[in-house]
Amino acid sequence: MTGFDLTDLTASFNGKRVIGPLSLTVNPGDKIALVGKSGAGKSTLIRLIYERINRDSSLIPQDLGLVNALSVFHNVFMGQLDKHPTWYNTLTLARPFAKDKADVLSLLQSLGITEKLWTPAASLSGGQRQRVAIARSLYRNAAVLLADEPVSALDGPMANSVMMQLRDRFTTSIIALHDVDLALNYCTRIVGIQDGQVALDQPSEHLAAADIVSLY
Ligand SMILES: Nc1ncnc2c1ncn2[C@@H]1O[C@H](COP(=O)(O)OP(=O)(O)OP(=O)(O)O)[C@@H](O)[C@H]1O
Repeated sequence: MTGFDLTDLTASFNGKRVIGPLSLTVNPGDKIALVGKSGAGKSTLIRLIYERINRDSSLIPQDLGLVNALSVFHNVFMGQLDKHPTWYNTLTLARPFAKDKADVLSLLQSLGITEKLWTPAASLSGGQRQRVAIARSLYRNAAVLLADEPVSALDGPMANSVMMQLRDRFTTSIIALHDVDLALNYCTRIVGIQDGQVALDQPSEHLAAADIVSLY
């Protein structure tokens, strides 16, 4: 499933509607950037979409969802927990298999953190933690990526490198992004969220940064 129809998505907190009703058709191959000011509803929308498509996607939530007590290897390995039997996962906790180590290491290499393979997530910097969550999503290898500000803690060159990897590795993606230039450079479609509704939905090639500013 790389394309899907999202219909009548709604979310409320304390009786106040913050999303929708909102409908969005996601076509196979779409690389969607969700943009909009802080509080517009982007994270809530990513969560609603994840609830709809769940297992078929790789998720990078804003809080990253790492297990602090576990090593980088094990946090990345979690991307495929549901693809192995329980005995395999239990053994891996104590003594990882060589093939899995090699696969995780090669992902960490592309993200510049190979030396952290056995470091507990609790001891990582913010940017390193973000790269572990990115590696976990790549390791999961789903066709669809859902990501909430996945490069917010990375420097410019690393942010660009990661955006390129995400673009190339996932068939379809929906990424909440504050950085309008990254959105225009690495996504094919810009969906602007304002007060929980779609206020803009255009191919990136038809837009310039100035066209998106009105959402803020
Ligand atoms: N757990 C919650 N309880 C109450 N209100 C919430 C909760 N989560 C989000 N909200 C409210 O829902 C609205 C949308 O929040 P959301 O986090 O989706 O926005 P966002 O566009 O992702 O913002 P940001 O860019 O700052 O991450 C905001 O008004 C926020 O205050």
